[in-house]
Amino acid sequence: MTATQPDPAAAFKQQSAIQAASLVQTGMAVGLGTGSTAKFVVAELGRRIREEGLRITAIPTSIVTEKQAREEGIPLTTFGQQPELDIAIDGADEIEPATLNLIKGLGGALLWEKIVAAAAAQFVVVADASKYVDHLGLRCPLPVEVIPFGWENAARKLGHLGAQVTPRRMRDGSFFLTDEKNLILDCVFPAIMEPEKLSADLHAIVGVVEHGLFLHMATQTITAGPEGIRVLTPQGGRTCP
Ligand SMILES: O=C(CO)[C@H](O)[C@H](O)COP(=O)(O)O
Repeated sequence: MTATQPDPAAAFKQQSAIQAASLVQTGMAVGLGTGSTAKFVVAELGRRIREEGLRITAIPTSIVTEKQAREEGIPLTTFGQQPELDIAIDGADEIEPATLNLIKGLGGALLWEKIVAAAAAQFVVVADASKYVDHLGLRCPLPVEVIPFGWENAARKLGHLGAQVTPRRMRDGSFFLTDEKNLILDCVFPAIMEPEKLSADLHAIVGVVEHGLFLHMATQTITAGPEGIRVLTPQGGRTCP
């Protein structure tokens, strides 16, 4: 979404973000997500620090979010000082409501996002209601982060798994680089019916650092749309750290 194109879902993103930010309490260590919805979360936490005296520490999931958090006056910490987080709040590109499995990473921050989500006791996902899908892979490609060396071979192996693979590029044609200076391969799979198997297959490819399937990690999703705010929790609870 460019500055000249207003985001029609912005108000819904903000509603879900504000609701999620209300879960944060003084003393908590908080993971800060990346993307246009997470941006509203960071802004709301900044407001609560300034206006309500909220006291937290936070770990951002990208350099962009780190910059915003500093501008908002949110005290930052590291995993060296704070190995576990009380809560992480982040956006998503797809949400499968039956499982709360997600695709993340269209913003390119999936690696740090997954590390932060895995360290958090609560992983709360915020989004507008357009992010729901019946099955993962229906709405957007699956981003796969690979190291630059030999990326072509990783791409071929992803192709053997059934993906149409496109290396992500900047407008000028150069490769998009993540905060870890890796590449993102956007992989269009037919509907992903066996995400656990696909996750294992992806991790088995040498050169793949991480992928955007966030399986059994969300402890809650908060979405907003024309019908209001919807909060979902996983049936049977969370099964991953
Ligand atoms: O995974 C992400 C970034 O890597 C974002 O959380 C995801 O792309 C959703 O972004 P937005 O809130 O802008 O729709």
